[in-house]
Amino acid sequence: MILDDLVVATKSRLVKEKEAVQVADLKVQAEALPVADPQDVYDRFLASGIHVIAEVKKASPSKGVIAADFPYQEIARTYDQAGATAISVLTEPDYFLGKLDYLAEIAPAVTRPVLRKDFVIDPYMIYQAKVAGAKIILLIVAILSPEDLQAYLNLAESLGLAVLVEAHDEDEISQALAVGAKMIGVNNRNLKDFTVSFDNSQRLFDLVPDSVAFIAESGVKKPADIAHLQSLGINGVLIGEALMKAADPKAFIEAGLGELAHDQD
Ligand SMILES: O=P(O)(O)OC[C@@H](O)[C@@H](O)c1c[nH]c2ccccc12
Repeated sequence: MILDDLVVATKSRLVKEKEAVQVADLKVQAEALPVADPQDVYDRFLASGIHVIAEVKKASPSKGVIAADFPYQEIARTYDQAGATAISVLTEPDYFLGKLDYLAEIAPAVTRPVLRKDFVIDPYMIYQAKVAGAKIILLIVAILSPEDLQAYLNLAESLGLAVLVEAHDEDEISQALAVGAKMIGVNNRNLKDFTVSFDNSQRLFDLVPDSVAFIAESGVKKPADIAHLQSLGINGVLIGEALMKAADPKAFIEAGLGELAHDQD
């Protein structure tokens, strides 16, 4: 399955990167930076209403190149102005054509916390995220042992990074809760066959306590989908492709958030 391929690719990339970088220096650099309380990020998502994590993504394994023209900073600024609660930046190079440099350039140019979207399998990647200016990282339950999941979550939070823990089924939700995840994402895209269904979010939502932010990831095609997901009671949605392809991403986000205001009337 695709996740296995991604882990293999990430491992070989790390070997090369670590030859070029002094990992000990990176750690010192990361630890010298100011430490925010990650709870502040969690609280933003727990605040009433629906929250959008808008994703900067050039390509994906399921869709190939999404944005041939890729003015990443401008895209991120548009998301920022449209009222996204956080901005996700793909940094995985082989399958998503991402770069950590994109994140490093976007982070100082926006007001919202930036999420490093990658396949974190080594503490080195967490230090890198911190130094690049990320405020949130993704940890995927399916590719980590319970021990590593716990260790990486603790490490990230000790550096002041919030953690979005991605889970796919009941068992992974339990694992996420067991390590103390405060923000859980459920991917609506099945990574075995790439089919998308909101049923997964709907089914798993009930297993997550109210004090933990619940994010539905992938497959949002139109603003009305945001309203639908919101009606399930979830806290946030992570949207990539539809925003990258939208003629007017600002209007897309505003319409999604606006339908909320309308629903609440
Ligand atoms: O482009 P979409 O269907 O809106 O999906 C965004 C996001 O959820 C997706 O990119 C994603 C979800 N989990 C991931 C893990 C790694 C890489 C990417 C992802």
